[in-house]
Amino acid sequence: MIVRNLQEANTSGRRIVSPDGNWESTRLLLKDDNMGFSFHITTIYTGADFEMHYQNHLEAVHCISGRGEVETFDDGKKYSIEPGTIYILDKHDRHTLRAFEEMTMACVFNPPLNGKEVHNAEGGFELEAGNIDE
Ligand SMILES: CC(=O)NCC[C@H](N)C(=O)O
Repeated sequence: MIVRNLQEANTSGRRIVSPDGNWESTRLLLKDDNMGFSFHITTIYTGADFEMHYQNHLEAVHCISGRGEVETFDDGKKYSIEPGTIYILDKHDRHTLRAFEEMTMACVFNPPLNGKEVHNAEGGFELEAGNIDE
């Protein structure tokens, strides 16, 4: 069994701050753990409004706290996000995420992230990013 603690992970190499200023994410479970998925606690900063397109990954995102919306690019539909909402990018959906107040999200990725990923120009993650240093 593996046991980790968010506060401890926040002070190690598991906390990644996005250079675009939109989010930070603490990656509690990663590819090296051999579970077939990764699990992150992500903070989306207030006022963030940015596009993502995870061409190499599937992602599910559950809102723990805060408020915002997600808009799917192909059909322009907007979905409110509040505590308890989950959105599931089952079709590699290109989307825009907006945080009206700071949001804390639990995120699962398949395939799992290596640890150091930040978004590329399309708002996705490459598959060959580096591992964390702890
Ligand atoms: C909600 C979302 O996809 N935010 C971007 C960061 C990502 N969740 C991550 O954990 O790296």
